[in-house]
Amino acid sequence: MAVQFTRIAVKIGSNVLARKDGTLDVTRMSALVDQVAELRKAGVEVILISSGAVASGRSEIKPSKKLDSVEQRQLFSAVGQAKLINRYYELFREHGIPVGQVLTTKESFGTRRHYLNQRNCMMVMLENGVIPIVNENDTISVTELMFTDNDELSGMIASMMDMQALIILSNIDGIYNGSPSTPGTQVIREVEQGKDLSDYIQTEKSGFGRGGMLTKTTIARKVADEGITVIIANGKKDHILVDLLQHPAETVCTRFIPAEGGVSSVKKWIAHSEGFAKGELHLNEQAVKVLKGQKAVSLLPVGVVRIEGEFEKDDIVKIIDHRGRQIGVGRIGFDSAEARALQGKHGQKPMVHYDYLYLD
Ligand SMILES: Nc1ncnc2c1ncn2[C@@H]1O[C@H](COP(=O)(O)OP(=O)(O)O)[C@@H](O)[C@H]1O
Ligand SMILES: N[C@@H](CCC(=O)OP(=O)(O)O)C(=O)O
Repeated sequence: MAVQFTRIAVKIGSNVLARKDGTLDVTRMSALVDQVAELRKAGVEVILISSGAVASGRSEIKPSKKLDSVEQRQLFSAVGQAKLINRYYELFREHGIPVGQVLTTKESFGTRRHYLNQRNCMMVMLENGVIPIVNENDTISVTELMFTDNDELSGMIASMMDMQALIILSNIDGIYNGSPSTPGTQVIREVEQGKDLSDYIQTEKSGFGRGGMLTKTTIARKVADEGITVIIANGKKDHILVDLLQHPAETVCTRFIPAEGGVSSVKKWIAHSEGFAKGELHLNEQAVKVLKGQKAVSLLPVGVVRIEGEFEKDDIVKIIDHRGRQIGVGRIGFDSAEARALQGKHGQKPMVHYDYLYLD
């Protein structure tokens, strides 16, 4: 079988795995596992990011008293994740493929050390023929430091693991150019770089999902900007995964065209680290112009007019333009006291070296 990619991350959304009544759709799961097995035989390396813990736990437990949303998530995911991974384990075993569970939190991407640790863990799994099945550790990750949803998590994994493509499977054929339920709207087949889709996206979400199409689009754009093809497709359709790789032109989906040229591993980490930013560097207009120019340059203290927040050397900071808009993130070379002492000065070492600077 000739396939378009040989290293892919596949995100399976809650709605793909849950039936209308919230129970786990094992038939669908089994069909997807068969397809992954087929791709593996064709030499494709796969990482799965699978939702469905909360959805599959919900039908198992009837809480004895009314629970708030955090308690519900913790209880259902604790029970549901065990059930989910057990199903995957059994289904993949029929194909003789070992799988391993990776439960992560947003914090585990916060420092470079933690990031590389996770990367190594998944590398060693792949090298040994084990398919990593990743999900957020919903039981222990509560509120502020949660992933928006598993779309965000899948973007971070695809980027961290240098995948060629990220396939986001939902319960819809792709992004429609209007409300999907309105007659006459169609799936947008290709999204070029820089195309704004916000007018098309409705805030509605499907039954069991968390983030909706808006987060999918934001994540897809960011990941495609790092040189990775992102595909949004319907995981409920038979044979979809194999079709996407074998017959890309004929298979309905939304495809984000990747940027050309690779992005370094450090820059990829920084690109997804905005949530951990400890401070802000506000720039003058000239500095913004230089940074946005064709040449790769570092951010020098002379272009910084204001510094917000307290941070240590090597923390992540947001880069803010002269109009107050965030234009990127970077790893700072000084702590906040040193940085304040240097701001506006000529002839100093970079505040953010080019290698650690990610501009939107
Ligand atoms: N323009 C659009 N095109 C496609 N889907 C859209 C659009 N706007 C909103 N949506 C909604 O986004 C939903 C998919 O997102 P989500 O509920 O997060 O699914 P998942 O659980 O698979 O991550 C669709 O079922 C649809 O209701
Ligand atoms: N980690 C959760 C998934 C939450 C989530 O964001 O799901 P999805 O809407 O598929 O992106 C679970 O396994 O239930």
